[in-house]
Amino acid sequence: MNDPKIIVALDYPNADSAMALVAQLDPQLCRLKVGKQLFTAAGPGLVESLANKGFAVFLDLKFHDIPTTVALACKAAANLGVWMMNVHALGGSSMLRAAREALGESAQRPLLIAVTLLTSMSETDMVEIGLTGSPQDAVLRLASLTHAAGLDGVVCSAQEAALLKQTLGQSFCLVTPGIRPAMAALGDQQRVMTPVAALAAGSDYLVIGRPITHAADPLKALQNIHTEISNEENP
Ligand SMILES: O=c1ccn([C@@H]2O[C@H](COP(=O)(O)O)[C@@H](O)[C@H]2O)c(=O)[nH]1
Repeated sequence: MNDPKIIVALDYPNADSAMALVAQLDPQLCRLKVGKQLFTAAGPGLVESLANKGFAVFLDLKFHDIPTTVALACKAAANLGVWMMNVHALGGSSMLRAAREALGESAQRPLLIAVTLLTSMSETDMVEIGLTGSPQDAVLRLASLTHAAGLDGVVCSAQEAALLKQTLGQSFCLVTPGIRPAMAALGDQQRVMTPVAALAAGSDYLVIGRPITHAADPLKALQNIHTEISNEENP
């Protein structure tokens, strides 16, 4: 498997528990995501060591600050050897452009994507923070801003994937959390899809955390999702 589509969210409280899972994984099988919990607990050294083991690492810190601060944070993240990193599209065009410019034009630069509307949010949550319209409207608006600023793609729900591919083109990368195999607990996710449906809708990469990391046998859970996807691709 040369281009693994599954990004396992390493949402663990410390390096030891994350590494216990990583020891069972192979860079050909999945990519890895390091988010706020693990990064805050274990630091940049862990990110570098995952990259040194050959894993494509998505550093999910969702930078959202003034343009200068975000640009400098992106440069620091790029120095860790990550494959992908993100900012929050709600930071606006100036911040998005500053982040993109900070990474330069080298072919080795990390991919830079922007979070649109968190997959844990529904239309009711949007009203609370003064966002009008449907989740699809908000995601399309923020993804269009991100596209115009020259970033590589967005984090969105798979429920918006078809619309975004149709509007912004096939090469605009869609990374979708809120992935739930049939019968899996939703937890705090609201805009969800199964792995097979998400790929069919146009997701490029599936971010999957608890359905794998909270499973009794995480490796088996990951393999089962792979099997489900392969059966769909090669019936
Ligand atoms: O809109 C977003 C942006 C990021 N996430 C992150 O993805 C994983 C999902 O984990 P699950 O356990 O599969 O729900 C998690 O690390 C989030 O921080 C997201 O869910 N939605």
